[in-house]
Amino acid sequence: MKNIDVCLTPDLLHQYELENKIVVVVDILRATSCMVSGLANGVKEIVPVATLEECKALQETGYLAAAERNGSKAEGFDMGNSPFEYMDEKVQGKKVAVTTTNGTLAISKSLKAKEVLIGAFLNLEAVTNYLKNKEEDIIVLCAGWKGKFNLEDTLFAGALCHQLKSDFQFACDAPLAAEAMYLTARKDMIKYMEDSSHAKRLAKLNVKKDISYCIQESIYDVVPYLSGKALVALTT
Ligand SMILES: O=C(O)[C@H](CS(=O)(=O)O)OP(=O)(O)O
Ligand SMILES: [Mg+2]
Repeated sequence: MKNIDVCLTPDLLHQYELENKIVVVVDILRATSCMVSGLANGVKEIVPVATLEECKALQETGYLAAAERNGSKAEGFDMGNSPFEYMDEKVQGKKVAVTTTNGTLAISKSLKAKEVLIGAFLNLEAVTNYLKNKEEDIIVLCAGWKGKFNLEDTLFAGALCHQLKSDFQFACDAPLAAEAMYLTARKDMIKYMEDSSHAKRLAKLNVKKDISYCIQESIYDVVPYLSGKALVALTT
């Protein structure tokens, strides 16, 4: 039977073989929620880059540039890292270059995979449907926070493992633990996440509404996937 595994932070990714696998990158707060929202709301393509310099270089060639460090918009860029910015009229039909503290770094470490997909609660069902009949093994890569474990990405990993458990076997205890966390948390996701370090960081930045938005399940049917250097939308 095919396997599904969870890598709890990009710093552990060296333990995983990516070749011939599908990697689902997740950064619930907030990079992958932004990517799903943007592509579902008319953004043409999104180019994720690891550094501010790469993002600036793309801005100079005409991309709208979204850049975030430590939760805030970096100086000199067009957008930060709030999903609401990705739904603004000004980004419709545009190409966006993006760099964030954790999410785009995780994507840049996944490039050896056969396919790289973007997951978020917002497109949970669409990602599930896309993966269900795949023959390849899956790795859910949690972007985490600065190399460390975080709650929100692990909860999504657990949700996806739960959805796929009749088609994929759990490769080790990480999917099992993530699923158990999700099954407890889903009764009241906001409350469960209240104590998370990221919820506290975002509350300080006055963007609490981003959390309530990002934990909504399956409101979009797009699956962003990496085609060359750009994320584009696959509609299920
Ligand atoms: O903008 C975000 O929500 C985070 C900021 S931080 O790393 O938690 O300070 O970035 P992301 O890359 O989306 O995790
Ligand atoms: Mg994050």
